[in-house]
Amino acid sequence: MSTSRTKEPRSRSRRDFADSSAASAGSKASFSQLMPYLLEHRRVLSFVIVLSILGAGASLAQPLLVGQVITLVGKGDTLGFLVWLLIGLVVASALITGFQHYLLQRTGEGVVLSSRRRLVGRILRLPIAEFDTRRTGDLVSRVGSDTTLLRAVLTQGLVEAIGGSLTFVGALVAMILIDPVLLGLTVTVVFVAVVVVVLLSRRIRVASRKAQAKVGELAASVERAISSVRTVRAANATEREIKTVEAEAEGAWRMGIKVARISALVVPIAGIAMQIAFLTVLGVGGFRVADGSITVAQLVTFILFLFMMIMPLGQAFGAITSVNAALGALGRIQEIIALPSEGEFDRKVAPLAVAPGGARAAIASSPNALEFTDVRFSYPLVQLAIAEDESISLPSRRERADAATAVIETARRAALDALDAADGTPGLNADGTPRPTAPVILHSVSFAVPHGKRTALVGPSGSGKSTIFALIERFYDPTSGTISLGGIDIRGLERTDLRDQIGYVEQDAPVLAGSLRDNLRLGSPDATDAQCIAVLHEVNLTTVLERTALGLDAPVGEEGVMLSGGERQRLAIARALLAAPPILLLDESTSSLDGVNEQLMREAIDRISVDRTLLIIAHRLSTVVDSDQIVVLENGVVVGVGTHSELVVSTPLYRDLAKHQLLV
Ligand SMILES: Nc1ncnc2c1ncn2[C@@H]1O[C@H](COP(=O)(O)OP(=O)(O)OP(=O)(O)O)[C@@H](O)[C@H]1O
Repeated sequence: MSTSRTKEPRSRSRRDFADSSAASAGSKASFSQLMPYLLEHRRVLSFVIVLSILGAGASLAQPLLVGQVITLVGKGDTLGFLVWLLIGLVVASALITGFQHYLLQRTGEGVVLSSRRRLVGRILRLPIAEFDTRRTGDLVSRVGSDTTLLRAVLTQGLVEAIGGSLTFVGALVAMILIDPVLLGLTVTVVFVAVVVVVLLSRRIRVASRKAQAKVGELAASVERAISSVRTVRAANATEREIKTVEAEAEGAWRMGIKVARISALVVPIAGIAMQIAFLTVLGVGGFRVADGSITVAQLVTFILFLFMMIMPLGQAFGAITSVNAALGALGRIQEIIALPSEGEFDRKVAPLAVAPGGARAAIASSPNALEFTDVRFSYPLVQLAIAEDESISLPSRRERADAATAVIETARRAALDALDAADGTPGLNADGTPRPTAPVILHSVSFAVPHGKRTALVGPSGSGKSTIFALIERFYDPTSGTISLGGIDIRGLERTDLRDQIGYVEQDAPVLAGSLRDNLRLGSPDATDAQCIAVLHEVNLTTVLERTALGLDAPVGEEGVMLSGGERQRLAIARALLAAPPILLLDESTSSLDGVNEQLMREAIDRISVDRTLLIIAHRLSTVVDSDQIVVLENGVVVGVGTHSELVVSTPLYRDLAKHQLLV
């Protein structure tokens, strides 16, 4: 599928996206977007709030009791009961705090779990076009690291703030009753500090979001370097890759330092405010005791309440940092969750009536398993449209989903314009400027794949063969024209129903990390060991099975590195066969196979094409010379359809390919 020509637009689009992802670091999340996560735990959270109220009550009673103790000591009365009550209150508030802390941590973990579930559920259902433009590492980092930050909202944020504000208000009321003058002075100092911290908090939120975006970019670089480690090593590019990753790590470090710098201001501001307030109370309070306005016991009680008022304030200042970081991370999570899934996309953009009876019935009753009619296609310019469309950062979930759908539709229209442009009528915006255009990959492609026969697709690299498979699988929809399965437009079939009828063996690395059994059962989780072994035999893989004592449990390595190219391809075919699909799409590996492997592969293909519709992309004509039908593609145009002997006569391109491969 990939060639030097094919790779260029892909890598360019990835870079474009990296830029646009940095821009998307500016998207905001608000508390209202956090609510669904919190509401899931409303019962525990309500209980924690009750505990906070009890804790606040226990704390507030303590200074009052201390005041009483001082007064009684002054009078020379006995203290027994009061002291025990005081000790009881101290112990009770410690226990309440501990229990509350545990519950909050637990709930925090619950929030992380549900955000991960939502995010993974959404990522794996996104239209394939999204994966063309997003970086894997960045998505992984959203699932792994951004979600973790949400925990802080609960553990250091909201609920403590509720308990804290109760203590704050309680202390404030008690202080008004003791001495309003002293309180006035104290509140003025504290108010100035609060204003400064609130102003700083906005900057913390923006910086945190950017820091998380940098972590995402770093993860993407690491993922790139690790997933292509062999290529990198072979190209002697290890040191350069390390430097690239280090540069990304430094970027993340720099943003982290920026967050640290801003949040570092918060702590001393809170500390200074507390000290000034304390000194003011001591100084002015001393005078007020001297002139008889208040007693010593009242001054001590007032000072204790002052601590009680300032402590939650200090906590709140600290919480601002973590809550803002969490809201920054939530922005990145919501950005993905707001994207339409394949299903939502179908309902909005391609709402064809679902065919009754489903796909299997249709194939069985039709002479043609698949049919392309005047199919034109350009890859969607999603990344371009996203980068240009500012509405993508709209706040509410629904608006964002609509915006994302609109973006995809815009991209589709741009692709149509591109096709028009290819036909000589360029698409223009309302103001007369040309719309962005996408390269045209398929031009009016029409051909039929007869039921139960073997059809081959051949053509030079980049002519659009793999794209045809991607359209059959509905990874993308045609820009215009129709693809029908058993006579039904495939957009009228549920995607899962459509894909159940089709086995798809991709060109490269179609093996997943895990065991032979894991790989075989991917599409047929209920297959028995006997069925797995039978299908391995069918594709000439019995030797791999017998190589170790582990049998089906034998590991295949990351992306199947423990297998040869030919073995990987045959294992992928075995996996597809196990699901017994009526149609099999096989994108033959471009890697050259040795004589033995090629023979094994040819035998496997012969065996699996019995009683099945097989559409095969062939890079080696020797694989397909005996096909029932061969479709020849050149630059996205069908230039010939027929058997090998017909095409050698009728189609110059095919004749050249055949000559080149010494077949004529
Ligand atoms: N996801 C994508 N986004 C944008 N362009 C793409 C994408 N995939 C493929 N292309 C482009 O579509 C064209 C056709 O690619 P395709 O992979 O279908 O060719 P192919 O005939 O299968 O090539 P090969 O024989 O090398 O596998 C190429 O020019 C390629 O650059």
